[in-house]
Amino acid sequence: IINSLKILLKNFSKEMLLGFFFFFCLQNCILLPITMSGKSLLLKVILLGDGGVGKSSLMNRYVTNKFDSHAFHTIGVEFLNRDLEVDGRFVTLQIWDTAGQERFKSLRTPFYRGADCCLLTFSVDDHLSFENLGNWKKEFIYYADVKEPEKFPFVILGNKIDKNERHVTIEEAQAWCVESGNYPYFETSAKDDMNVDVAFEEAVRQVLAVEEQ
Ligand SMILES: Nc1nc2c(ncn2[C@@H]2O[C@H](COP(=O)(O)OP(=O)(O)OP(=O)(O)O)[C@@H](O)[C@H]2O)c(=O)[nH]1
Ligand SMILES: [Mg+2]
Repeated sequence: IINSLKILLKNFSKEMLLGFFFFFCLQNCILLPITMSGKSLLLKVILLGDGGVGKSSLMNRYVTNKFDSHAFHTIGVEFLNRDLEVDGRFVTLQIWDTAGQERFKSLRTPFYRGADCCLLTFSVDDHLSFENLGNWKKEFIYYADVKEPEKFPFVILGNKIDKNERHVTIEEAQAWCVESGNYPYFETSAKDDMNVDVAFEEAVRQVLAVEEQ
């Protein structure tokens, strides 16, 4: 074997060795980084908020573009995936929709761990759901075991803006977001498909920004 290898090496011309060297550089320094950057990133985002604020409706609007005006309360958790491109990055967004009703607390909290972003949701026609945002944030930080809560990306959604009756003003909601950590705030309607895409895209941007830091 050694003799055959010696013969083979003797027969290799300089040009062939140079060719191999260039092929190696092309493969590892140029092609590999390009294919790696095109690889899709899996991000887990979680929707939290009181029962009935429209978390499942937002997820279904975003992933399936459908709205059900007689949606049932969620029991435990459900998730759906959607692929998207944000600022040139390919991302698979794994959206975890949780049950907001208190009686399902023990079924939803085990799924908080590993979330990259948390979407705290309330309904603009329900002031109590807005007042509860702080409790949802605390519950998430505790059960997800977030090490640096001040750096964690939260996005706040005020849903059901299509409704005529409003009990939370935009100023009130924005003030809470600024005070609580300068969180991005979006007013959405799962029913009329308003601001749903931009809200989820912002969640991705927030995660990518933290990742870059
Ligand atoms: N008008 C209006 N109704 C909405 C909107 N989003 C959801 N709803 C309705 O509000 C009700 C509750 O919506 P869900 O999406 O089930 O609420 P949820 O937050 O998932 O509730 P839980 O699963 O119990 O935590 C349903 O009857 C929906 O049709 C919206 O943007 N506008
Ligand atoms: Mg639900």
